[in-house]
Amino acid sequence: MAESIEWVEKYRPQSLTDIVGNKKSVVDMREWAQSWLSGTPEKRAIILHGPAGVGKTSAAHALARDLDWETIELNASDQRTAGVIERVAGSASKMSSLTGTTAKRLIILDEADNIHGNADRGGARAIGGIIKNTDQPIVLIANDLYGLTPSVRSLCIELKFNSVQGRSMIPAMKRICVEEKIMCGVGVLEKLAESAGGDLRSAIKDLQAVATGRDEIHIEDIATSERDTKESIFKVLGKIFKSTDPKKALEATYGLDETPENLIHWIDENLPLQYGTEEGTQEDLITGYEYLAKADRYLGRVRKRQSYRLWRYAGALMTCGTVVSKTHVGRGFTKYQPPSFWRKMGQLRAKRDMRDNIASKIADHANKSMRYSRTDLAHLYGRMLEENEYAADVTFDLELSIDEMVYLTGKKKVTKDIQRIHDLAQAKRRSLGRDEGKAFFEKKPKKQTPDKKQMDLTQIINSTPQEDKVEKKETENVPPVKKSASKAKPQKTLFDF
Ligand SMILES: Nc1ncnc2c1ncn2[C@@H]1O[C@H](COP(=O)(O)OP(=O)(O)OP(=O)(O)O)[C@@H](O)[C@H]1O
Repeated sequence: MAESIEWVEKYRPQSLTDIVGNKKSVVDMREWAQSWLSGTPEKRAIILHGPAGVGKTSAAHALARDLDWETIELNASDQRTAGVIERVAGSASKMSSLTGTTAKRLIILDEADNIHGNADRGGARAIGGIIKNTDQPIVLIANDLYGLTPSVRSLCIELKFNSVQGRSMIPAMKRICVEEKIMCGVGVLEKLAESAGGDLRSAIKDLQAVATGRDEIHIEDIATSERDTKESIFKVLGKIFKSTDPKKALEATYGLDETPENLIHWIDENLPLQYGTEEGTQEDLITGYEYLAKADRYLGRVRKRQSYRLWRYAGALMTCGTVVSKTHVGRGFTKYQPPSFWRKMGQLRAKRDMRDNIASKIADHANKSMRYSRTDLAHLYGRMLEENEYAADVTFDLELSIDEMVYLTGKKKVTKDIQRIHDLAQAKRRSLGRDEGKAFFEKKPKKQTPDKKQMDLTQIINSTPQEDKVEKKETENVPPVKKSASKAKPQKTLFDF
């Protein structure tokens, strides 16, 4: 019978030999680690990148375990400002290991592509500095390779972890079933592997979910449990909106895999769809929202005091409150919607990520701070993309994707001009025999005399309004560049939202 400990943790690979799939990257990891045993390798860090749940974090820890290395991990939940990264990883990268001078200490930076959020505080920049000087091996883990700054990438060996193939997942799941004494019917593991879409963590989680409370699993169990999870929230909403019994509605939420924080968004989104469509139900709608407001106050207290016991009051207010606020029960069919709030948050997050990505590229290109690049330089680069003379070079130098070009120019969609410029940059990349990821790093070193076009670009950048004092300090060591006579007027930047 299944127990409550998470199988993904219980069966986390202990050695690199336990990692399923991605053999080439695993071999390369091992070789890189070996090179540390005979001195300091040219590339002191590796980036393990690829989709979620394919074994990147496990591989990093397994490598350390295989070699008897200590690990120091900084993950996304830690405050990863430049100061913290330097303090934790920086000092670790210099200190001799606690267990003796020869053993290494593996520094693992999880979700390294998410350090952009902290980029203004120099997180990404600090990593570059640490990698250059470290005498301890560093592993960066990222879902999106391009979420790392080009300068950091140029210092690392990039190792891709691909989705795990279904047929490779099956033996791993079989081993778990044997350990857990679960009998599996024909096609069960194949079906779980297939629906996991290459994410072995999901497959194992699904296996545990379906095996909970069973000694045997059959293919019908999977079909039912799939339907259960998909239907549950809609079923519960039906009970809340259609039933007149508050107790039943509340009980229905107990089996739901949603927190009250999420449930309130579902009710909020669908309350007007349900009560607003019926004649004379406006009062119901108002009373319903009054209950939701009360529930929300409790959720606020939970957040503030971290007192999760209050969830039960919030849950009761939002479900029972919605039930008792209706004066008559609607009969018709209502198509419930997922909360639009989530969609908007997702869009906003994507927009912010893109903004930070672009700002990071500009910061590297212009050798300026992230903040200055975002607030003052971005619109200039956007304008350069509209100047035939510079557009293709800027696109090439910054490795801009077509979406980033659309964003930077403030256009709503890909125009013919954007497409043409993007194609020109690609052609230049091909003619120089560079793949996309390498173009930027192979630029001329900064001290060389810039060519005419580079001079022009730098002049335009330096003709922007003065940076504030902090920014100036950061760029004190940058060689002075002649100011252009025509000063660009300050204007609202594309990034001001
Ligand atoms: N290739 C694999 N070999 C063996 N087990 C794996 C593999 N991939 C995932 N798993 C299982 O899934 C769990 C999660 O894997 P892991 O945290 O290493 O994934 P990840 O690629 O780092 O994901 P994320 O990007 O979300 O952090 C592991 O504890 C293990 O049980």
